[in-house]
Amino acid sequence: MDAKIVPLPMEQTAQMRLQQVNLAASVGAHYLLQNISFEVFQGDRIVLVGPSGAGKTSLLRLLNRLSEPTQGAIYLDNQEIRQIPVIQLRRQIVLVPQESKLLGMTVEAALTYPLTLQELPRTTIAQRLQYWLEQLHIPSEWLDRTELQLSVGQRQLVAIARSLMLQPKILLLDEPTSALDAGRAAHVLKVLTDLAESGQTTLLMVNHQLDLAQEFCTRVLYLQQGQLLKDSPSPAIDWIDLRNTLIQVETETTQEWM
Ligand SMILES: Nc1ncnc2c1ncn2[C@@H]1O[C@H](COP(=O)(O)OP(=O)(O)OP(=O)(O)O)[C@@H](O)[C@H]1O
Repeated sequence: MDAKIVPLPMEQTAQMRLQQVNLAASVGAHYLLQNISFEVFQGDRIVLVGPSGAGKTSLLRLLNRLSEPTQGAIYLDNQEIRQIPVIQLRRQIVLVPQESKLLGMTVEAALTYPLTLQELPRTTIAQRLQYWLEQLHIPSEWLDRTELQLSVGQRQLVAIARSLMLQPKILLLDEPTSALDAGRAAHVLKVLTDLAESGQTTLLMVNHQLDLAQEFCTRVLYLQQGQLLKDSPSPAIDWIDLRNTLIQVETETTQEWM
């Protein structure tokens, strides 16, 4: 009988790659990020954790070129991101910042405007709007409101919806559930997980809520004082140890700040 041929596992190529990235502070002679190297693969659900001031937001901002590395390089699909026109890059890599602004628009305008700029057909825009309102349980009564008529948590949900309307290849989320109640936060993370599992979007999220992070992620990056100290698959993480480390480092940092 012929021996069964077992195919070798396909080596997955990285969707995004950071190579020895440094970021100098705009004030002072120190570095906010030092020698950061890691790869991101399609469908990853990465949680970026670390004490306040560790450089998590600074790192996310590098990935869609809101700032530029001082040294090192970042690649998207093997192309250095500096070679990709910024508008094109930011359609593929979308950042939901800690505090999103609707820029004086109504919720409906804020959600649809980026797609209007892309000149997508009106029916496509309307379908996507309907889809994400339903997925995120956003009531249609919010559509006519401006940000002044929304709570912080409601604004956060609209910002997430706006990013999803763009169907990004990679979604960067900076503490996206910090102002949401526990039920809504869990629901949003479930929606995001389903999206990543379907292979449509890769997720990189900063989240201080470790219980939610643990449920959500496939991988953990731990940053401290601008250095990447850990890059591990989620099952390899000792979450109790991670929680204790964070508490200890945050206590020490708070004492340094005082
Ligand atoms: N442009 C800048 N120039 C100088 N220092 C900066 C600049 N931007 C941020 N910082 C400092 O860089 C460090 C990292 O900030 P960053 O916002 O990236 O941290 P973080 O890990 O996201 O913190 P948090 O969890 O509190 O949001 C902080 O000490 C911050 O004060």
